Amino acid sequence: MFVKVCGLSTPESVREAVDAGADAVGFVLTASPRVVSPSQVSTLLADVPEGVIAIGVFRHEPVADAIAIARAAGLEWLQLHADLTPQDVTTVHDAGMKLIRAVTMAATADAFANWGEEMLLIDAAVPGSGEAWDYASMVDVTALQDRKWLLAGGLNPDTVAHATAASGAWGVDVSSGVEVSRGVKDLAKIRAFVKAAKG
Ligand SMILES: O=C(O)c1ccccc1NCC(=O)[C@H](O)[C@H](O)COP(=O)(O)O
Repeated sequence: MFVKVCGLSTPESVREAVDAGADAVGFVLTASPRVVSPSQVSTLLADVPEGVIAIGVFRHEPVADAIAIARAAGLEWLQLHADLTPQDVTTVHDAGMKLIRAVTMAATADAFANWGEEMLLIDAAVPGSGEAWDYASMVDVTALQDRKWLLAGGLNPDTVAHATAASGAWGVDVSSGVEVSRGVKDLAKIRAFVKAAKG
């Protein structure tokens, strides 16, 4: 099970996620209680070893702006929460970067199709809100079979195992469910989440 821990903003939380066995860490570079600056990300990357994917998270920014900001931060992966087109995926790849394309659970069938992105993220209506949804509604979506897709939205250490079993997700992404308050990560919850997700 691929595990991404998102919304990290301190060296301690990055180290905890990495040490617990997270496969990816996310840095929010858009308006959010979890926002970090590109220069903060550059510093935090010192605690991300090779083999762990570091991802810049954006919402509604033009794709070219997200690419420029991520590049300034030293990131090679983008997570874009926006109304994208297949051409946007090509734009990211032409920039030499990799993409997690985020859609909501209410997306149309076309949005679940494979546009060539490295991973698809299926999230609640409002990203980073901690809002859970009916994860089992994804289990019969044929476009997701054999795909690298991440489940997100309201997951926590107590729910993640059941949620992945119910949805058939390839991986998971969490932020609110490993926090003590909005934007403040709880190190013990990070560890517990990764352990529960990986079984
Ligand atoms: O975290 C935010 O505030 C945020 C703002 C704008 C775009 C994306 C954002 N976060 C993305 C994530 O943290 C995860 O991909 C996911 O939405 C986590 O959801 P949850 O575990 O429900 O907080």
